[in-house]
Amino acid sequence: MEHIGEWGAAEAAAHIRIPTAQDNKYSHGVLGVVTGSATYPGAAVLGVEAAHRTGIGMVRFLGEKEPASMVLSRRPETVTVSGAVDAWLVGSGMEADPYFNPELPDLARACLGLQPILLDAGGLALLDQVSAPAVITPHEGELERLVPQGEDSNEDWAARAADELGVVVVLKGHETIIAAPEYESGGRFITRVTAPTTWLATAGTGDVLAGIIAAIIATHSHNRVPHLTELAEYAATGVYLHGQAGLRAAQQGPFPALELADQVSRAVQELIAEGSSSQL
Ligand SMILES: NC(=O)C1=CN([C@@H]2O[C@H](COP(=O)(O)OP(=O)(O)OC[C@H]3O[C@@H](n4cnc5c(N)ncnc54)[C@H](O)[C@@H]3O)[C@@H](O)[C@H]2O)[C@@H](O)CC1
Ligand SMILES: Nc1ncnc2c1ncn2[C@@H]1O[C@H](COP(=O)(O)OP(=O)(O)O)[C@@H](O)[C@H]1O
Repeated sequence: MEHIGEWGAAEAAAHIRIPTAQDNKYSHGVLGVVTGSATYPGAAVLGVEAAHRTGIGMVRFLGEKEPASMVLSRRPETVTVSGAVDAWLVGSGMEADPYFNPELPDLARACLGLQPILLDAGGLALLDQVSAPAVITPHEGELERLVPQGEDSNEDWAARAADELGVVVVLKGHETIIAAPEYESGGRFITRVTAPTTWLATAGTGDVLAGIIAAIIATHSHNRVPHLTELAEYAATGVYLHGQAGLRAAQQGPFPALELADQVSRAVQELIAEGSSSQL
């Protein structure tokens, strides 16, 4: 197992794609989002807000009507028409069961593509339908349902789950483990991010994380499909940014998740500034 320790600012800064003079809203990455439900419309708002603030060419929201109208009232920049997509975010605040989710055709379309996909919350139930490279973002309760922990440490558990499921596993917690499946040469990408503030332990911060990671993936996926180790690097970068946004939000005391999403722009900006000063 390749232990590369903590994923920090230097590693994260190297994985932020800044738009160039030649870029446009398509080439800088289009993220397709199928999240939220009548039960949890807020999860869609949180993920979309975080994606916009991570830096992305376009967010297409293709989920149910109720979350769509809430997303549009918060973020009119969001496009709600089907079209080209470079990566998908599916499942935050959703029921994957077709009985509860009449929008499943959209979900199925999302899963059948070649584009990389992030599955969160209800989206985890769609894992066996996905053939594209995938990232999953379970908390301990969700991973236990997919792959029981047994006697493993969290690190070994995440690594074993990545191998069994064939996807990048982001096992969330105070210390978040990011593991890719072992590759043919016997190596493995595995890293961790320790949260810089425990005020992140609130409802909705996982929905924000999913939006950040999926946006980073989309910016690197225009006209190319990243391999699983690359997806793990983008996921670790997203977890790092999430922690940094939390640290900034916590300067004013405890914060609700939407304020965490608000701080993502600042965290990205400061990471870019740090990255360029370390190259001088
Ligand atoms: N404002 C919103 O719309 C929000 C929507 N949310 C959505 O609510 C749905 C249910 O989310 P839940 O996380 O409650 O999922 P679940 O109801 O699937 O899991 C919660 C269960 O797992 C157990 N568990 C074990 N370890 C845990 C851990 N480390 N963290 C959390 N629970 C753990 C809990 O005791 C509980 O029984 C998801 O679709 C999620 O996206 C939440 O993100 C909260 C905010
Ligand atoms: N004690 C903690 N300290 C720091 N971060 C935490 C702690 N507990 C949970 N988190 C983070 O908060 C987020 C919670 O995500 P999740 O459990 O999916 O909640 P939700 O579904 O309500 O958004 C994850 O990013 C996780 O890493």
